Amino acid sequence: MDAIIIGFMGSGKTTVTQLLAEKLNVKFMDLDSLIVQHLGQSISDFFKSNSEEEFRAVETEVLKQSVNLKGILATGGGTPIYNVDVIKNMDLPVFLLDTKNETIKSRLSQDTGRPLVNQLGLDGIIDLKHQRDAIYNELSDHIIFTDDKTPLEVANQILKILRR
Ligand SMILES: Nc1ncnc2c1ncn2[C@@H]1O[C@H](COP(=O)(O)OP(=O)(O)O)[C@@H](O)[C@H]1O
Ligand SMILES: O=C(O)C1=C[C@@H](OP(=O)(O)O)[C@@H](O)[C@H](O)C1
Ligand SMILES: [Mg+2]
Repeated sequence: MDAIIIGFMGSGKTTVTQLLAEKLNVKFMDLDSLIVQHLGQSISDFFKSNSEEEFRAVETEVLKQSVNLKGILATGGGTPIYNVDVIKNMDLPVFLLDTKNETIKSRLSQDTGRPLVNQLGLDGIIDLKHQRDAIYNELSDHIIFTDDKTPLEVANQILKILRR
């Protein structure tokens, strides 16, 4: 793999990583999509009949399987929290997409596909972000603030760093 993109839900990992992979002409990988393929069902449906703990076990399994694949990987928002050592051992540049609370809320306000947003509500997920921020920062080599940028601008900023 060439790089790994982390950050909270709504920071733009999936959107930006897809653009970045196109620009680099490498494979785009989204851990959530790999999990959906592995499970044969959506993450929302999986959460309906399974616990978050079971989801995290699948997430770790699929993450470990993806280590040797080529391309750029967008993680899920919780992936780094439960896989600190796996990500450190990947020995790849880690880009953190950081986003203000209000931007996250507005980007996710229409969302129905993220079970934790449904369970915790928009204020609840901001508390969750605060709990996670220290680990995101610990793992990241580069932090990109996304609030006032388009996905393309975020991708270009990462591209510049990768080409340095
Ligand atoms: N830089 C950005 N500016 C405006 N909207 C964005 C930006 N990045 C992502 N979005 C929008 O926010 C939502 C969540 O983006 P997504 O890529 O799914 O985030 P993540 O994978 O980090 O949860 C989508 O509707 C997406 O179009
Ligand atoms: O933050 C989280 O714990 C999660 C984030 C989601 O990915 P996105 O960050 O791409 O929304 C997905 O992995 C799952 O719903 C759990
Ligand atoms: Mg995503």
